[in-house]
Amino acid sequence: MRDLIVAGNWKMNGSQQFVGEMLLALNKASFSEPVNAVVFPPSVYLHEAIQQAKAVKVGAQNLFYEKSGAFTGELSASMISDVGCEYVILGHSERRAIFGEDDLLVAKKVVAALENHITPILCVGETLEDRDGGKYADVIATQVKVGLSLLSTEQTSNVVIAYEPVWAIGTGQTASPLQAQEVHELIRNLVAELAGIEVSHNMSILYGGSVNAANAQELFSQPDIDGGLVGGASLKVDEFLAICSAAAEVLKR
Ligand SMILES: O=C[C@H](O)COP(=O)(O)O
Repeated sequence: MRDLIVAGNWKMNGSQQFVGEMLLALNKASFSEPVNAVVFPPSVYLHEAIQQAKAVKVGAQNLFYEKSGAFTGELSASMISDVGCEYVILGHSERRAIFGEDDLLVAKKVVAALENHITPILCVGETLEDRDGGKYADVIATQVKVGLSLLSTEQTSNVVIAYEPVWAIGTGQTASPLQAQEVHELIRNLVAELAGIEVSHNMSILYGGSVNAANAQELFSQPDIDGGLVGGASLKVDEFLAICSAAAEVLKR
């Protein structure tokens, strides 16, 4: 059975006080195995979040693929591994749209993460224009193919993919469970073509885009949706915990 992952991407939000309060509250909660709850604080708070986290794992929101050197403002994979990160979000649509990251750059980052034993969450997803123009399947296929293109089959087996339609991020307009399932199935079939059925069958594919406590269970009940990459709702502890419980409920059935 594939692990269900509930990943809370805090984006550029929070403070030392917020990190302390969130981790305190999360430490008091109980999470059903094998639901993996992971939080992604801004990088300046990674160390203290990792020191405080007991019940959840901690990941980074980005990395740069070079090992070290003159790359002002960047963090290497070995640095985020050194402080204890187990996951990293790569190719998020905000990185692609605001910071100009392309598929090949993202692919290099995926390699760097895996070489440092960090699980990359490779984000893919179409814009509203792509969807309305009927191009979404092609856009997503290219993002997946190039994003995984530098990996061996064994490396691919350690990747998590997150499908995040750009039009659903932070808008309150979630993809319907059927829309999401259609794309998740497409991604799983694509991974089967690239790396074989077994890798595809075992890969966790998360949905992201306005996930909340009210819609999580229906989304996670879809056969190819293995959890969520949650933005806004992960900043509210009760909401995040309710989403984790929704994942656990799906597992129980
Ligand atoms: O990384 C998370 C996604 O961008 C989703 O954000 P959202 O839940 O606020 O729509």
